[in-house]
Amino acid sequence: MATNIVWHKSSVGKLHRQELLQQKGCVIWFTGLSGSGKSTLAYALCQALYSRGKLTYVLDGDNVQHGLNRDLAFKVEDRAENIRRIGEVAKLFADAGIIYIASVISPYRKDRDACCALFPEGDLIKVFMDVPLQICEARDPKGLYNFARAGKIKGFTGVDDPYEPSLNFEIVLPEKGNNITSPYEMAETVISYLEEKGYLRA
Ligand SMILES: Nc1ncnc2c1ncn2[C@@H]1O[C@H](COP(=O)(O)OS(=O)(=O)O)[C@@H](OP(=O)(O)O)[C@H]1O
Ligand SMILES: Nc1ncnc2c1ncn2[C@@H]1O[C@H](COP(=O)(O)OP(=O)(O)O)[C@@H](O)[C@H]1O
Repeated sequence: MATNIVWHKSSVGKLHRQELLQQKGCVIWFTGLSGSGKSTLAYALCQALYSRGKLTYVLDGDNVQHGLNRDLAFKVEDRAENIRRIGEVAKLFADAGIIYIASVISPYRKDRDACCALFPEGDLIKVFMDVPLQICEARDPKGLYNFARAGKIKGFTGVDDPYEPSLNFEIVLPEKGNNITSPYEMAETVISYLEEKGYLRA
């Protein structure tokens, strides 16, 4: 643990940056099984917000495993550290005034809750991709469920490692009661939420 550390304050703060960008820094956190459509929706949202002149940054679980988190695997404690680091990075981006879009399985409730606790109330918006395991498994674009069922990957989420849903997701997609399942339309649902909560203006 580092000691004798003093926070250095800047004369240009989050409010100044938000004024410049005409938006509020926040985090959209897509969580759900592998194959549930997190990445597809994350990039559809990024594109839709870009078209509206809003600055976002997508951080995909798969991508951070190539750099920042390449020392981590999928043991319980590694996933906890993966999520903790992504949460801390999210905090920096949100402080920069950016709409940060995380796309990570983040299967354990405790780890997601710990990330939420890093932010002022409401600034981390958890979006649960509520897609049944059978559908994710049928999609299996990377063949990972196949490997997991064959015992070639141990501790695969949904197969032999749990996904723990929460009761307090801000958004659940696809929404019950309508037929909106395309990534582009679901991105609009998220944008409506951001508009309603005031994140798309300074
Ligand atoms: N054991 C195991 N369980 C789940 N997923 C696995 C595993 N091994 C590799 N993969 C691939 O890694 C991607 C998940 O990375 P995440 O950072 O989202 O995982 S986690 O939040 O730390 O659980 C995940 O990507 P997505 O399919 O995009 O979700 C998988 O491709
Ligand atoms: N809304 C959707 N409807 C149907 N198929 C989808 C949808 N979103 C993604 N897919 C498909 O499902 C597979 C997994 O999507 P992906 O975004 O990689 O999921 P995740 O990031 O959760 O692993 C891909 O083949 C993708 O084309």
